[in-house]
Amino acid sequence: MNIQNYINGQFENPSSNSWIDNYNPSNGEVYGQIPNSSKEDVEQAYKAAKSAFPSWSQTTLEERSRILIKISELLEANLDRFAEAESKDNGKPVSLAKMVDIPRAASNFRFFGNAITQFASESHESVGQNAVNYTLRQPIGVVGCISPWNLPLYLFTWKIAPAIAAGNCVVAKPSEVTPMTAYLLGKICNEAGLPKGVLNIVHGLGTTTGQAIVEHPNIKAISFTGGTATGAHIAKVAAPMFKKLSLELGGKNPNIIFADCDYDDMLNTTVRSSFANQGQICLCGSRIFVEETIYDKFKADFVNKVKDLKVGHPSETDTNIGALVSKPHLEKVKSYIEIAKEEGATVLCGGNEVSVEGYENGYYLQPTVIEVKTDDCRVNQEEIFGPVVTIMPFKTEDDVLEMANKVKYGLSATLWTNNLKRTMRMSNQLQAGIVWINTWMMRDLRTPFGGVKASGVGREGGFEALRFFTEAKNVCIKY
Ligand SMILES: NC(=O)c1ccc[n+]([C@@H]2O[C@H](COP(=O)([O-])OP(=O)(O)OC[C@H]3O[C@@H](n4cnc5c(N)ncnc54)[C@H](O)[C@@H]3O)[C@@H](O)[C@H]2O)c1
Ligand SMILES: O=C/C=C/C=C(\O)C(=O)O
Repeated sequence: MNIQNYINGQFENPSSNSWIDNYNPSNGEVYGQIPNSSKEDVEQAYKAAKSAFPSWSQTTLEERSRILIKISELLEANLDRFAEAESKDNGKPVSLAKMVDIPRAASNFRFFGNAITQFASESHESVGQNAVNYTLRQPIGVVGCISPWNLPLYLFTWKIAPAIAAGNCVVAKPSEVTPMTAYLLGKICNEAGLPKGVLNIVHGLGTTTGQAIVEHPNIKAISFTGGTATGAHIAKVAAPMFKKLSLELGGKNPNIIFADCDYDDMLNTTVRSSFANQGQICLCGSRIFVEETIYDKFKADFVNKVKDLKVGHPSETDTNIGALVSKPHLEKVKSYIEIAKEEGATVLCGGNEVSVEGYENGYYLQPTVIEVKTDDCRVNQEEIFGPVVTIMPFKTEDDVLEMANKVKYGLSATLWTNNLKRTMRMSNQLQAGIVWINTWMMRDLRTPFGGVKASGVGREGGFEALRFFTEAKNVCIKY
């Protein structure tokens, strides 16, 4: 199935008529083509967005809210179709797409449809000077949204929904590896009555299409989620043009387990935080540190549970682990398992590709647990972004805190303990934008979301996102 760009409410072929193959990770076959869009296509999208802006930015908040909520309802009404498309494009179990990806994409629109009606700005009375200041929060104009392949529609809409809720018009690019649900979203936007040009979706490679969005002199803000190296490149291009930037980048998150935790809850959640979505979530706890008194027990129990996970075709209902997203990504993840062995670590389970009957060319890998001797090794320092976790014991709170913080990343951290004082001490000191205590990936869309250090700058979520997608203008009136 071929997909097209969505520009000015219309579906269009790329102007150069150049196309890219779209792969189905579950069987390794090409199942469609996507536009290999050029600078000209981005310019078309920009022009459509620019013409839509005067009217959209003046559309009442109630009307914007109504349209966003309508999009949300249409996504829910098409849940199965979207979940199947997401699973086919990405390799994730269809059950996961039905439970997480598509419902969350719908929630993103509903949440920001509601949030914009509650968004308010400040006023400051300059006491004794006969003056009052009020702050406007005006939409920026045309903004760019660029998203990755791991949670395709979920992360795409996490940017688009606040951008349009705040009155901007958007030029957006989903990952070229997983473009399908973004394409389907265009149809839903038309059905929901989103005015043409408010959202424009241009498909293509990062280095050409994505680059053209970032370089565009009149696209004034870029919201990007993806790899740290790409984020650094985007910052370099965008900074001299003084664009607003929100960068959600990689992670190498610690999962810290103390002996006093609720063991069964911790064990079940740790299996999820390690391998959900084939471990391809930036929030996955890929470095597991276990207090030494329960290390041997944990190691045995965890490995047993991981061995029970079923690697299989994404459409099978009993599949726990689907296919990795692409052949190059599979090769990258496998290369880290080799690196671990070279570094003297022990593969406790997994480590090999899986041949799924009938789908022998799919990109399947066993969930892999590696026991490392030290936190200084490459597998503990570099982002793998696949179904691979490491485990190692620790002695004291100070030791584990030091190791947890000794990576270049700082996205999230998970802590398992029932000790209140330790919880408070450690959550204050962990270098991360998000800390979960006795849970993982529990999301409240009002909370700030993002990382520190090489995990990015800026925060998404709630009013933080609406502030990002608006410019503050202070008006001072003397009376
Ligand atoms: N912090 C978060 O919230 C978060 C969430 C999901 C994924 N990630 C990170 O994303 C990475 C995996 O995703 P990926 O491989 O798709 O990342 P990526 O950086 O390769 O690509 C992300 C997006 O950027 C585009 N892109 C690439 N080069 C570009 C350029 N020069 N200019 C503009 N756009 C460009 C791509 O086409 C894609 O749409 C991992 O590192 C993961 O940690 C972070
Ligand atoms: O892979 C990264 C996951 C990002 C998740 C979110 O942005 C979110 O839950 O809002």
